[in-house]
Amino acid sequence: MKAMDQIVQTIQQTAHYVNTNLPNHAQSRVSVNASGDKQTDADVWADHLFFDKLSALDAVGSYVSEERDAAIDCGEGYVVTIDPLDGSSNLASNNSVGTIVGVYEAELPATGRELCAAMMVLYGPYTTMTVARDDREIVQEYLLRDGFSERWGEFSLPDDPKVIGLAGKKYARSEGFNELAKELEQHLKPRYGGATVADLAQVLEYGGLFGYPATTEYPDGKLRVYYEAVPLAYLVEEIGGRSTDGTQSLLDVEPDGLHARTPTFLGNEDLIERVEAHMGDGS
Ligand SMILES: O=P(O)(O)OC[C@H]1O[C@](O)(COP(=O)(O)O)[C@@H](O)[C@@H]1O
Ligand SMILES: [Mg+2]
Ligand SMILES: [Mg+2]
Repeated sequence: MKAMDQIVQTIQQTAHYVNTNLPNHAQSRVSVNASGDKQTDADVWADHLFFDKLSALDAVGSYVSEERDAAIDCGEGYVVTIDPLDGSSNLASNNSVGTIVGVYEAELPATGRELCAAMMVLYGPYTTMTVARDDREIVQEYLLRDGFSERWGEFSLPDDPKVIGLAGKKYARSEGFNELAKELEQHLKPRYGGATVADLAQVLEYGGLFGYPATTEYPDGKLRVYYEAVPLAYLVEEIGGRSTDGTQSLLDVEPDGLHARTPTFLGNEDLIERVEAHMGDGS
């Protein structure tokens, strides 16, 4: 089996197991992970599951997780970056969570231009997995159920954007950004639920903009370059959308460390251009 097929299949199978057993981890204790973020038992549980399965593959040479301080050497092969459980703070309130995976051909540090695949799993009312790969023309969505992964559809971003999901408390965001948000929210329906994967799925389905800007709490934005921002940017750009940190595509961001963060905007081209036009004048 092709190396990339091994990785995709392993993520699908492990995601099935996560989906089935997540309820056992809903009431999770909270501690702190490598990037100083809240870490739940469920985060650690999911990280161990994906590590056990992925590190056993010949295709995987390095396992790099949001939940671990350092990269784990697994021999020859691709570098796999992973957010085992995205939006884990949503578990306690029984809201959607996800898993995000990036596959790099080059050793880290690397920009998103070295990605050759990215995947996102959404554990919502049902479980889906969206896969973008260099060696495939289309971005494929799978429905994961009863241990099987059915091809469910091809992704393309709707031209006419409908929704917007912007993070951050207003007092903690720049005045300029709040002005932009006010303008954009005139015509777009608010859709923000606190898990990047779930909020981005709204944008992928209906068109629009998802953004986690720099705030006084997170001066570099909250989302991690290797585990969230860049793999999702790869996916969005593969289906005709765009990404930005405010000035450039997220795929050109040069990360300063394994747990580097970046302001993150993902969505339709015209909305990303408005973000850049606004941020470009330093507001
Ligand atoms: O609570 P906030 O500040 O709105 O942040 C929500 C963001 O934090 C995250 O939960 C961080 O991800 P993790 O749960 O993987 O740490 C994102 O999924 C989400 O977009
Ligand atoms: Mg996350
Ligand atoms: Mg996480």
